[in-house]
Amino acid sequence: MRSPDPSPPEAATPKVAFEGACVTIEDRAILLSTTLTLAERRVAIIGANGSGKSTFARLVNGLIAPTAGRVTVDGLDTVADAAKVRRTVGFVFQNPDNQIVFPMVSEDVAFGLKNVGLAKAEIPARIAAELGRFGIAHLAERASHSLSGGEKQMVALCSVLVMRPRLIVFDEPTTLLDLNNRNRLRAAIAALPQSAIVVTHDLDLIGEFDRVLVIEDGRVAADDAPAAAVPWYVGRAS
Ligand SMILES: Nc1ncnc2c1ncn2[C@@H]1O[C@H](COP(=O)(O)OP(=O)(O)OP(=O)(O)O)[C@@H](O)[C@H]1O
Repeated sequence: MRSPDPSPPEAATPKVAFEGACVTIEDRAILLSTTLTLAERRVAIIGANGSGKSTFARLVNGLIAPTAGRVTVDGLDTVADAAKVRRTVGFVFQNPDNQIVFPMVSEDVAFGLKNVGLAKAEIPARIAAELGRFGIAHLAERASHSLSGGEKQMVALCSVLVMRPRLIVFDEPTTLLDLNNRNRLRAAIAALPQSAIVVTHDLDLIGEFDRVLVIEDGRVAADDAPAAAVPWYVGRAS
């Protein structure tokens, strides 16, 4: 059986292209026509509640489809080539309860691996390595429902990382976490060899990022380095 391709630390950042992508729901424009290319290792999406950040993020791996225009990842259409795109782009939800579906942690982390045809014998080692990397190997045989919020968030992240996507989209990953777990997750994101697009209200998380998009009323209102985009956003909000 063929193993999924490993993602070496230097794996190239996939190129995400929005080509006139819009999302309109019930006659309301949620995301206005957006054309841009993302190819940086760390991209942040910030903006007010309801501005359209999650909608933007969900377009990247085809969780939602544009109602006009298209989004591609390395040239693959997120709708027509959805399965291939999801091999390249993992998605970590804000609330891990939306992501963790199996009663046992190890089953949850194993799920995707079984689907991509990793040899059964290789799965436990892959899971142990991934959980070990985040210091949570001891949770492998725990019931998922018994985990704390922070533990669940780390397990949800491991379930995505174990698939070795080249790009990970995080939707407000630190919102539900206490200070300790927030710091752990910040460190985990900073250390990831993969590329990341992070939707967040946590402006401290993104100071070292390569690029920040500020979404305002369904459009990209600013697109710059953190040193310029963050003060611009803070100025708009105050
Ligand atoms: N399926 C849907 N049906 C109707 N309205 C929707 C749907 N999905 C999103 N919206 C609306 O689109 C707008 C943008 O939502 P989105 O979740 O993208 O915002 P956000 O910037 O991520 O917000 P937050 O910071 O509060 O999470 C909101 O007003 C939301 O209510």
